[in-house]
Amino acid sequence: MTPHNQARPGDYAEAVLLPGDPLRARWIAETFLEDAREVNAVRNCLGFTGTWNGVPVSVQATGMGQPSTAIYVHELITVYGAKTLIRVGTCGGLNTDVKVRDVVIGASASTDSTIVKDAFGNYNYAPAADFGLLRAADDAARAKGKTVHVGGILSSDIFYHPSGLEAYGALIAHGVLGVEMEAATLYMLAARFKVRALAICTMTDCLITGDEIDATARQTSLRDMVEIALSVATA
Ligand SMILES: O=P(O)(O)O[C@H]1O[C@H](CO)[C@@H](O)[C@H]1O
Ligand SMILES: O=c1cc[nH]c(=O)[nH]1
Repeated sequence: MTPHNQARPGDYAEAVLLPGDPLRARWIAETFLEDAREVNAVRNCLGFTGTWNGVPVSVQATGMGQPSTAIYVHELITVYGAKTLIRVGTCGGLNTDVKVRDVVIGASASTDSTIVKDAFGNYNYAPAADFGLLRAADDAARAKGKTVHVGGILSSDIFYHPSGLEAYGALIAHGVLGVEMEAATLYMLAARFKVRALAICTMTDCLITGDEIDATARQTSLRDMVEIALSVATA
């Protein structure tokens, strides 16, 4: 047990999917997992463990942002023995080639977060995905016929940036595909503790065109991403 998690050692599988939203964690458990049981409800940051195609897998909400994510990821690895952590999130689009409902896989995650910056002194650390998971997720997405984009994403601490789209100008110019709020810290912690991590996101709102998925279509649009993540996590 930890201050944020009531689960006992052994309650989580080695493979854990990480949505930001606790209700998405419940939806994933109820929709995709067999014999799913709730293992954490502290702060309503829900966690579940079950099986997918006979292989144990867990899903744990991270909440929004890197400070919250850092707590759950640190504890999942150091207390509960997680070895493969796959974020299943939403992101805003920063590239007009990326359409709403497309899957974006973060090969790397730039960030404004002091959690990452402060850990490396003078260096600009480059948080990166596990290559094996990245390649497997790209293969799985293409096999499903899903439009997938692999490249750099931004993990920002700011959702409502006072400068709007202008804030991302240099990143857009350097090919960053989308913005979310968790992957960079996930990648850094995975590297620190020598486990595997990947962030798969569904683009829900394009910051350039204003296109977006409406609230009701949001959940069903996430099915492909979750199936890709489950197939990679349990391989
Ligand atoms: O849909 P999730 O996984 O929460 O991810 C995105 O949505 C939240 C912001 O609305 C942030 O957590 C961001 O990363
Ligand atoms: O962090 C996020 C997630 C979805 N859409 C955004 O614009 N930002």
